[in-house]
Amino acid sequence: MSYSKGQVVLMLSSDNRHSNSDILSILYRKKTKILLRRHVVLQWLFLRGKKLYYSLQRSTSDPDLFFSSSPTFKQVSKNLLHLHQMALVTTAEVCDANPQLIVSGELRALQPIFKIYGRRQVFSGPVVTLKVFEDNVLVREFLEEKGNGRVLVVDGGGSLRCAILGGNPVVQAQNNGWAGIVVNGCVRDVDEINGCDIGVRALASHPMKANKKGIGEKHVPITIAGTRICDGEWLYADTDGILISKMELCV
Ligand SMILES: O=C([O-])CC(=O)C(=O)O
Ligand SMILES: [Mg+2]
Repeated sequence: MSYSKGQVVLMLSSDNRHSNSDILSILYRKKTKILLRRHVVLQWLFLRGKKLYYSLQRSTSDPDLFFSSSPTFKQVSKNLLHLHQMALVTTAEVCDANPQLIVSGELRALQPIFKIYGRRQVFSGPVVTLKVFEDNVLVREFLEEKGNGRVLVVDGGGSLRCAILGGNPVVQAQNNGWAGIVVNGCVRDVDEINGCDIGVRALASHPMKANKKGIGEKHVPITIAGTRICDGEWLYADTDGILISKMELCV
């Protein structure tokens, strides 16, 4: 079998909404047999017949090093292939395909009050909830943990008086494998956040920092943007908006 670089480029560029890292995060979230560490990047991803193959490589800024080592190709399991296809469904398509879940309240859309930050415009994952007010100690604490593809949803009480999320914890979240962070409050260090391979939504940016008292509640039900959200529910975000689902969606 011969593989050319063009095949990969073709496949990835056929869907502009999804970067390598989006797909990586799906693989990452379902981790299992694929061990992804920091500095490991998805080098190849391509379909051959109905089978999806991938290879990983250590990231390096040295192009000679990057191309010199020969990659090992592995087949993505059927399970992951299914997930990969699922990730290509938009939030609008999810809504159209699930009217019964909308009626029952199992599928809810957040009111469109968030601005988009971070390099990943499309992200999803199981939700971790946090309630704080103008204090960011617990936000940082969460993002120091391994993310495993989760999404941190912070109810910051809608405060527009300081930033409860800054660049440092976002870099850490990216490196720890969080899929995204949604903040009912403000962020700062916007340029730094926009350079990070992670999805971030927030009401606005604010130059002032938050308190450091460590006050807040983890894993409690929160209500933001007119939507009640419980720990362990699923969040799906893209450029159309943000959905919360009681269960992981299978469209
Ligand atoms: O220091 C803070 O409170 C927020 C911040 O800018 C950062 O974490 O980068
Ligand atoms: Mg900062």
